[in-house]
Amino acid sequence: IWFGPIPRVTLYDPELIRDAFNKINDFQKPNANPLSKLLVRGLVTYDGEKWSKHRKIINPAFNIEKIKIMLPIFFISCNDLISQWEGMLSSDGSCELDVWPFLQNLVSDVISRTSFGSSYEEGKRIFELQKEQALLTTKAFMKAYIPGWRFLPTPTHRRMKEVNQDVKSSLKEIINKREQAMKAGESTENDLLGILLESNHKEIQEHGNNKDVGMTIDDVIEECKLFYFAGQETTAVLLVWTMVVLSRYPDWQARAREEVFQVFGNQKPDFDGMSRLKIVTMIFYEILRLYTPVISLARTVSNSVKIGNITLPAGVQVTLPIGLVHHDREIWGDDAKEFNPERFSEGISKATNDGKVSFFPFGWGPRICIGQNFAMVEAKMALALILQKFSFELSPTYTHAPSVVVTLQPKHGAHLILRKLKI
Ligand code: HEM
Repeated sequence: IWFGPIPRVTLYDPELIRDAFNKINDFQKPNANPLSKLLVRGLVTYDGEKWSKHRKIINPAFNIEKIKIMLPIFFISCNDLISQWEGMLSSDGSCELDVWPFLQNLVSDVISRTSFGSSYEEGKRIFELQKEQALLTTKAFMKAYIPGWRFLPTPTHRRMKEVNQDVKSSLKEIINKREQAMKAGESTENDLLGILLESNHKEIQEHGNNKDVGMTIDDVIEECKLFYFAGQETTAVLLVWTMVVLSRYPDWQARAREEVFQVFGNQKPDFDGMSRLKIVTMIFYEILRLYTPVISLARTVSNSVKIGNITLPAGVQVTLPIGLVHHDREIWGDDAKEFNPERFSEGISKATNDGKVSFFPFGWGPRICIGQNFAMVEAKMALALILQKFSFELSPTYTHAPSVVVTLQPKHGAHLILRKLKI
């Protein structure tokens, strides 16, 4: 609860939104409550200068060539999920289950393996701790605001500090080990941490070993923590809403499956085939429009700026309501609230008629999501494998209740009936 006067502006006009994304780079004032510092800092929370310095160093980790190299890792995690589901089938080849926790686990598995390579088991433990930290932070924030409360050693606050220490020291250990291996001339692994550390060293060397240029170990720790928060729930919710909606629209499920079999047959999905999945891509775009994982973004104006004809003074908080714009009838037409992937059949700019910034599930401009290609390839791998093995429909126990817990999640899970395909 905030009692102070923060001037806020919400922009709905796509032209103004584009202007704002291009001109206001500072994130919502970070760490208004110091408890949130224990949860996550890193790229997504930094203002101007620090952000651009880090973004440059992290960029190579998300280069499409690197994602290509990570494809076998995506396959291992997705294949594990398929095997688990196959193991749950009853004798008639079907099973009823809540797919939501499985998809969350899948994405967390992918992010642990791609972030930490051989230290994946330890990485997974760290990410479990971060999950707990997120719950503790939500619990702490739900309390009415009492000045000074956050400094009291309540059980929640004590546990948050413990978790923070554990996460930091475990990550430090992984990073130190990796740095020593790099110094000893061992080949760095092609995981996000290895690529990030290499890119950091290159940056420091290019500036005559000036340590002020690159990232510190603490910075690297924060970025590793961020990969989990930025990449986990977002991709899991994209997958869960896709499965729910394709259960409701069996014709689209069948079209997607047909395409997957046309491109890959019964074989393991490969990188080149991924870019030929047109129907699957249209479906993902439509899900990202209707069930936007991050429903709104915020920016803080640090220096007075002109957006369209409006002058915004320093200190104003600007809200960019992604979800509302995605559902606007004036932009998307009378069927704005309906599932119609056909609108993306000629790409994103044609779908919005005007090429304006009216579809931006990953944000827009210089701060656009660094992991968007990573997420799309991961989601395609998961959906392709699921469609090759199962058909699915809603269980009678399914209750539709999208609710925002940072991302747009299914409040009561996603209870589906899976049937093994007879091929
Ligand atoms: C469907 C999946 C995803 C969605 C919808 C999504 C959405 C977003 C959005 C809306 C932003 C904020 C952009 C802005 O402030 O303008 C963002 C930033 C970011 N995302 Fe994603 N994201 C997804 C997946 C991922 C994945 C898989 C990763 C990493 C593994 C990732 C890493 C990041 C990072 C590091 C940032 C901060 C970028 C910066 O400030 O420069 N995201 N994402």
